[in-house]
Parts: sequence; structure tokens; C-alpha cells
Amino acid sequence: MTVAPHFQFQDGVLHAEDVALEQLAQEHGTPLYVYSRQALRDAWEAYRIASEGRDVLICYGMKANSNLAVLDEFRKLGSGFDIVSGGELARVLAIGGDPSRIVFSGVGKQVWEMQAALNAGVKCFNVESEAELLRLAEVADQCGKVAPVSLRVNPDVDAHTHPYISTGLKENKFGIAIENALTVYQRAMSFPSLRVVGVDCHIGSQITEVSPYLDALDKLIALIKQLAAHGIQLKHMDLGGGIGIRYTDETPLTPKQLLDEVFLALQAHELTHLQIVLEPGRSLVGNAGVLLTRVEYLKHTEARNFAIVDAAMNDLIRPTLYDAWHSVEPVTPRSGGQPAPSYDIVGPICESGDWLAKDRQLDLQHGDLLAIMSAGAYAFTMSSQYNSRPRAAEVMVDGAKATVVRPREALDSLFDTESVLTD
Ligand SMILES: Cc1ncc(COP(=O)(O)O)c(C=O)c1O
Ligand SMILES: N[C@@H](CCCC[NH3+])C(=O)O
Repeated sequence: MTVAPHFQFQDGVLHAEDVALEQLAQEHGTPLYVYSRQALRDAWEAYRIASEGRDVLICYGMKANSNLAVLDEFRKLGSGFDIVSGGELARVLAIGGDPSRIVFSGVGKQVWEMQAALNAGVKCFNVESEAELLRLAEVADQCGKVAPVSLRVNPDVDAHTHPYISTGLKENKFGIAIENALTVYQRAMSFPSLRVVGVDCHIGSQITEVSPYLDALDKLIALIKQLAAHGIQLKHMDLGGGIGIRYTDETPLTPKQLLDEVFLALQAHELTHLQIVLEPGRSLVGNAGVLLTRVEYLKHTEARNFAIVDAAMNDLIRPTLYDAWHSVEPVTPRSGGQPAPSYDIVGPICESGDWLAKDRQLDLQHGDLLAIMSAGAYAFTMSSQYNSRPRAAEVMVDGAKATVVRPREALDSLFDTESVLTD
């Protein structure tokens, strides 16, 4: 058993659905990202079932994985999109995504990004500061448009997650302090180029309990009532993303647990007319992907054993950035009689921080293929070309079929944007 239901051992070797991972590595080389289409569908299904019979819009938080094939799958399943840049907008439009199902989040929207989103006709801008509101009013006015606005409020709740991915605390840069929200809404109402449509919050990522959401929900409901008392009626409430996944032994809350609580609260407060928007990222894609990497060398020093692999922090930065744990599975494990040594799995990059896993008891030889599990979210999208390493290829598996959905970057992609200086 692995942490990811769609990546399991069949006849002693690890498969993605019905495709042997060793075969994919041989055909496409390593490092290689492999995704399971069925895993995407099953993760979506959990949200669909939880939303049944209610007015819920799921806007996939595409920063988790913005591969066009992944976006296209979610579009076909009926998803909207949560975007945070003009680049993400362009990717959604490229796969024929419906702009009226796009919410635009982010603290630093630039003028060109606002213009592009206004021209596309997005569902709303999740506005994160008064300064942004003023800029949006001006840009919309100049474009002859009315910008739909939802204020992202900062409810000051602790999501009990890693500090780098906690976003709903007072000290975080995100959102408008909830106690100032009424004033900013009143300001928004005064601009003819703005139309107030909703309220939004996003308290963090890899959240495993329902309680932080309930704290945020209480505060949002109190705000919605306060706004109504001042004649400001909203159409939707967006609770952001954040539902966690299993990396080791976590049992994260489910979409149904969250949405059942939300519906109960809305009923109790007679707010059932509100549409609910969610922006899940990781929980839709995290366990739909693995990163395949081959052991280049084994190195035994006085202090540690290292397995030097061909993937590195430029391919998957989560371990070194957040101290994140990703399970590591040998694709063809040997049965070995001896107790396996403990290895640090490290990449070729010239930094001691270039590690993917530490202290893993594994029976390894050079040439072995490893699967770094739970690498469907914040993995390829956070990759870089550091050390002039071309980005890995991405492959999508669907049953017994595998398709390259993004080829490995060619070496010349490393210098095609620079002008070469000569004397
Ligand atoms: C505004 C916003 N919405 C949605 C998400 C998606 O979050 P997650 O991948 O944790 O579901 C994020 C990232 O945390 C975000 O910043
Ligand atoms: N990049 C983070 C999640 C950040 C979510 C974006 N607000 C991770 O890998 O866990």
C-alpha cells in the first residue's frame, strides 16, 4: 500500500493505474512527473458529491498544478478556476475555460492583469487591500467596465499548518482585516465602476481539521449580517481552499465534512440564498502525481549515507522549503534479508539544502528507480531551472495508456530568452 490509491504495486512493481512506472521511466527518461487521470476524477467526485443539490462553485486553485491537461480535465468535469496571475488567466483561456467561473485572487494584481481579467469577464476579483480596490475602480473605469468585487478578508484564525502556508492570521500579508471590512465595502459601493458581489477568505493550506474553517465561517457570517444591516447584500461566500491530503498518516477532513457544516450554519442563519465558492488546489491533485527519479550514485560517508538521484530541489522544492515529508517508494523493491540502511535522498544541485527526503530506510543500488509520492501539487508548478537544469517532462496516465502532456525542456530552453553579449 502507498499513500496514493492510484499508485499501487501490481506483481511486486509500482504502477500508475495500469501502467508500470519503470516502463514510463525507460520511455521518457527521469526525472519525470506522472499523473493519474482517474485520481483527478475521484478527487473531483468527492467535491461533487459533497455539493449535490446545493449552489456550490468549485474553482480549482490552479497554482497547485497548472498543466494544461490537468486544467482541461477539471474544465470537462465542470470546474471553475481560482487564478492569481495574468499567466494563470492565459492558461485557463487557452483550454477554453469559462471566464464567468474564474475568481481572481492575489495581493499584488498589476494593471495589465486587471485589464486582461476585465476583458475576459471573470466572475470576480478577490480584492485584498483598499489600495487594490482603488486601482481596480480606476482601471475598470478606464476600460469602460464594471468590475465584480469580492473582498478577501483576513479573519485572524490559526489554520494549524506550516507557518509559510498559513494565510489567515493578522501578521500574514493576505486580505483585509475583518474589523475594517465594513468600511472598505462601503467605499467599494461608492464607485460606479465596481459591483460588490461577495466575500472571500482563505486561511491556509494542508489543513487537516474542520475547526479552523468553522472559526472563519463564524466570522464571515457575522460580517455578512453586519453588511446586510447596512444595506449591502452579497451573492456568494468563498471559503478558499486548504483541505489537506495524506502525505504519511494524516486523516484530513473531507469536502463533505466541510460543506455539511457550512450548509448547517447557513441554514441556522437564514443565509441559504448565498452561493458557496471553494478554491481547492492540493486536495484535487496532490495524490494524483508522483515524481520518478533514478539513483545515480550511492555515497557512504562517516556521518551519513547518501543516495544521489537525478531529481533535485529545482524539481521538487517542498522538502527543503517547508521540511515537507514525501514518502519514497522504490518502484521495484527487493525483498532483501539484511536490515536496510538509512539514506538521505539528495539531488545533484550545489546546495546542502538540495534534499528530497532524509533518513529513509531503503535497500538501494545505483540505477534503482524511486517514486517520490504525493507530488501532484506544488511540485512541477514550483520547479525552476536552477543550476541550468531543464524542467522535467510530465506524463498523464489513463488506464493502460500514457500520454506526454508536457515534454522535457530542451537544453536550448535554458538560453533562448537572453541576448548574448559579444565585444
Ligand atoms: C487564495 C488561494 N486560494 C486557494 C488556494 C489553494 O489552496 P490549497 O491547495 O491548499 O487547497 C491557495 C493556496 O493556498 C490560495 O492562496
Ligand atoms: N506551496 C505550498 C502551498 C502554498 C499554497 C498557496 N497559497 C506547498 O507546497 O505546500
